[in-house]
Amino acid sequence: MLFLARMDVTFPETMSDETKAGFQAREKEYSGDLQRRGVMKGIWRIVGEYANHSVFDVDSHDELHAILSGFPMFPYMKVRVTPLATHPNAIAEDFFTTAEDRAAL
Ligand SMILES: O=C(O)C[C@H]1C=CC(=O)O1
Repeated sequence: MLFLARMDVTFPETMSDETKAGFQAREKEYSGDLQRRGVMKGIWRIVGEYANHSVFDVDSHDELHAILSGFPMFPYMKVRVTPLATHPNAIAEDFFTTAEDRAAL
């Protein structure tokens, strides 16, 4: 099951740069692991915002919730999820990176 997630990040104004950097480093590790395993099919920065669009391939809503709530920055994120179905006019089976490409990352 494919889902599009939009994640908006808002850190408290009082949070130090060092603490933010720690969150960002842990986030990168968590996100990279999901991408290498093919659970997270891709992530894109939304231009001009501290937000992203990501695509997840999971077996259930519960799995997606566990993944999203496991992001280190989850307490500082607003997440909106859109379920994706196959479009009848789609001509490409999968425009995302292959498992081979991901394994090399
Ligand atoms: O920088 C972001 O968009 C926040 C964050 C959420 C997932 C991820 O890999 O980074």
